[in-house]
Amino acid sequence: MGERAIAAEARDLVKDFDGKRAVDGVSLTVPEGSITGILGPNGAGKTTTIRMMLGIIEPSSGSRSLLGHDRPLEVAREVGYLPEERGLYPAMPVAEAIAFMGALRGLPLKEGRRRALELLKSRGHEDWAKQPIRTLSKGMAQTVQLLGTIIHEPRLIVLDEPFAGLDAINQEKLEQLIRDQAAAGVTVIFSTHVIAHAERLCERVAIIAEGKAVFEGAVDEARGRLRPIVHLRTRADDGPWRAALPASAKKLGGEWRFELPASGPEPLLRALIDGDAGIETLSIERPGLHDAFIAIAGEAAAREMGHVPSAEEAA
Ligand SMILES: Nc1ncnc2c1ncn2[C@@H]1O[C@H](COP(=O)(O)OP(=O)(O)OP(=O)(O)O)[C@@H](O)[C@H]1O
Repeated sequence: MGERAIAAEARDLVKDFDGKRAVDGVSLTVPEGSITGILGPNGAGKTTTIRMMLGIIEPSSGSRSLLGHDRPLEVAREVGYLPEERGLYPAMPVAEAIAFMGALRGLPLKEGRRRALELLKSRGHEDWAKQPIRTLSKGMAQTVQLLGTIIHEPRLIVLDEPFAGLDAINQEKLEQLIRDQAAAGVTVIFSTHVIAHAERLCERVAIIAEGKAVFEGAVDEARGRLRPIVHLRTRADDGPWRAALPASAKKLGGEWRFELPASGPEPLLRALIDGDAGIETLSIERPGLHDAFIAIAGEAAAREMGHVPSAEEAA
């Protein structure tokens, strides 16, 4: 990772609850200004890992550092945290609730109120400012809580399942907020069981399954663990070119699908052309994080994350 400063680091974090191991040796490196995802199915240990990193609970063993401190609570004012359980005072007006969350992290209330109005205005929500929390929809309340998470302009924000409960439009807005924060130099860590969010946003991911980090590193590296996939349609059904396809090639709905052989695309193309396969369509695709996740974390974890194999995959 060269010269890049590290904003957060976990080393071999372990947490036992009443003799049951919830987190079993998770390590994580979060470069400053990066967006890092913690991926895993429900109950994998994401929340427990986050709580240990923030210093909300103590690890059974292992260590962590946050913004250069071994005692994370010392830097609490520079951290924004959106917990999984979201709670706001129902009677509080929106702008007041946002300012209040900032005050908990050391921001003077007056400045918090000013910033809250500004933040709401910049998002076209100035009409929310005086509304009591109880009159908001769930998605609106979550947006308010998010604004409260960044109101004190933290250097690091940690969001536990921030996309859960948001509709597609608000999920997109949240993705943009996360990108804007990172572009401004803020480090972002978020947990999710939806791979697509991590794929679109993250530079690095930790994949957690049953308390263990089965992968930790760059998204590109996770994807790079799998070979590209070839999709091919030919006019000829058979011919000498078939020998160039790997034994594992499958024909699904008239289309061949197989991993690109280690020899690369050129010998394959030559065999198809010389063998008069009659190429109708041909694409070579890099696997997505989703496929990498299945390969790394296994089918069981993928199923728990709500992935239902398509008929083609199941074939
Ligand atoms: N305070 C606690 N006491 C006992 N067990 C706990 C406690 N907190 C978490 N666990 C257990 O630890 C395991 C990991 O839970 P954790 O909440 O960290 O998972 P998660 O990946 O965040 O999943 P989810 O998204 O469902 O919250 C679960 O089996 C959970 O029941």
